[in-house]
Amino acid sequence: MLKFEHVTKVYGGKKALNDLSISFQSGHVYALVGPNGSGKSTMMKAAAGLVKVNTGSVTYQDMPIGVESKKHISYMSTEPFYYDYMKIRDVGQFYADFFEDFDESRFASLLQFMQLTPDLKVKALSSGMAAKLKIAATLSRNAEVCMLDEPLNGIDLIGRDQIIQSILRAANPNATILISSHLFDELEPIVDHIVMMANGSLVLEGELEEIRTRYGKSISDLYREYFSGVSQPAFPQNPPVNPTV
Ligand SMILES: Nc1ncnc2c1ncn2[C@@H]1O[C@H](COP(=O)(O)OP(=O)(O)OP(=O)(O)O)[C@@H](O)[C@H]1O
Repeated sequence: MLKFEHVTKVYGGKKALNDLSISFQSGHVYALVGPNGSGKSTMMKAAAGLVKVNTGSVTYQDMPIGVESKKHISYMSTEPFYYDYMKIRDVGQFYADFFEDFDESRFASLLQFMQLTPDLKVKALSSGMAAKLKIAATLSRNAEVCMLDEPLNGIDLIGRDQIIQSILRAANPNATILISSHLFDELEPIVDHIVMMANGSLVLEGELEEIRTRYGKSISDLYREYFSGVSQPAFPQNPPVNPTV
């Protein structure tokens, strides 16, 4: 279980995470949604050990995030992180050298599925192709927790379908998968839990079907109502936040 307990992260006086408590269980796919700057990336970076929190704790299987947890947690950031001189096959080798759980045959098959050839140079890739490469590499780790930050960003419609299919193909049924996205409708077929954030805190989280039934609305409608400020959604009066999903 990946667990955040009363986690606060402050950047220059601004709270990116504000007393955040939540647990992520294995075998579930979580959609992280919320407006720009609501703390989704900071939460994932804290779990990946890339951001040190100010107060509270982040643990994986009761271990603090550190060298051991990094063996089990894969994270794809929004930033590009390959060297221009590399070819796609070098990216696979780079991952294989770094991560014991990297599955080279899965990488080859995801590349083929995404129509990326191993001898293409990273610097020659379009931004959408580079994004697919990042996703293929991240999904090729047999990690227990897989976190994808904005995997659908900047990808054309067919590419987004390929990515959704790749997540379905590659995902270990016992893994914990966290996916942040502003394109919730496209993620909806593969996620079973929703985590909605604002200002570094949870505003709504739980099982997708249960939330839809509870409010009688789609997640997109709840999101619009909450963040547009036009109408008052039901959930602020009836806070559903439950620290153990
Ligand atoms: N390295 C940093 N230095 C200073 N402030 C930061 C840094 N990283 C994030 N922040 C701030 O922390 C807050 C949360 O940012 P974060 O990137 O976690 O949000 P997000 O929900 O992922 O946003 P988006 O949907 O735009 O990706 C924002 O106010 C952001 O400006």
